[in-house]
Amino acid sequence: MRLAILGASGHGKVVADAAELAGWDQVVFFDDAWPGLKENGPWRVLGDTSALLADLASFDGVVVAIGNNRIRQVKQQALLAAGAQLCSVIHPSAVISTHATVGVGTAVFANAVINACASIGEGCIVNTGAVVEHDCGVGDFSHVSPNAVLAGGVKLGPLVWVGGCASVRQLVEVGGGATVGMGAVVTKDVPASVTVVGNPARVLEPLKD
Ligand SMILES: CC(=O)SCCNC(=O)CCNC(=O)[C@H](O)C(C)(C)COP(=O)(O)OP(=O)(O)OC[C@H]1O[C@@H](n2cnc3c(N)ncnc32)[C@H](O)[C@@H]1OP(=O)(O)O
Repeated sequence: MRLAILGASGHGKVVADAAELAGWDQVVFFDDAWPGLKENGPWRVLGDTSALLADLASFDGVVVAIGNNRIRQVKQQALLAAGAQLCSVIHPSAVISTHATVGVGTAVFANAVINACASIGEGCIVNTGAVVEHDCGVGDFSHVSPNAVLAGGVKLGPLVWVGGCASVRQLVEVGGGATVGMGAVVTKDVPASVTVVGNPARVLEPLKD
């Protein structure tokens, strides 16, 4: 079983590692930094995005491993339009309720927990040790960073980034494209496209000229 990963980054290494542990026996990368970049740790980089698009038929699965939510979305949608066999990568130690759903192209890393009736969208990252509690909804192309906790019934819009070790109170809604800073404690709904930090989390105002 051959897996192609688009995005030869540090995040890509963790996707590759999880994929091997999950049973993929051949894992290779593609990245637009090729031919300058030919290796990503122990894994080979075979070409750029166009090389992958030209060779889709020789892979049993393809996944995008790019941390930036918007770029991951653009690349995944381009691969889908080209007929790629998109797949998810789930680390064997992740605990996912049989009553939860995980969308295509999503990566779930070691010790993550996704509890009953949670719904994870397409192209998401549920990073190492993250907890997505019961009845949560995680929008497409969102990222729940290491050790972040979404309490029961939290809803994230699309393209949300929840930083490492952040916590979100039960039933809170985070608007699309918002960022929750590392360590934030989110107690109220967060509007779309803003960044919040701190405990309790407040909007980080953009710098004025
Ligand atoms: C495996 C992995 O590595 S997964 C990735 C995990 N990484 C993360 O979770 C990082 C999440 N990102 C953050 O927390 C970032 O700091 C952000 C997005 C909140 C802000 O980034 P930027 O917009 O670049 O803001 P910047 O770094 O300029 O900081 C602006 C101000 O906010 C403060 N600030 C930044 N982040 C935080 C935070 N998480 N909590 C509290 N204050 C913060 C800064 O100290 C600074 O304050 P000052 O103006 O008084 O000096």
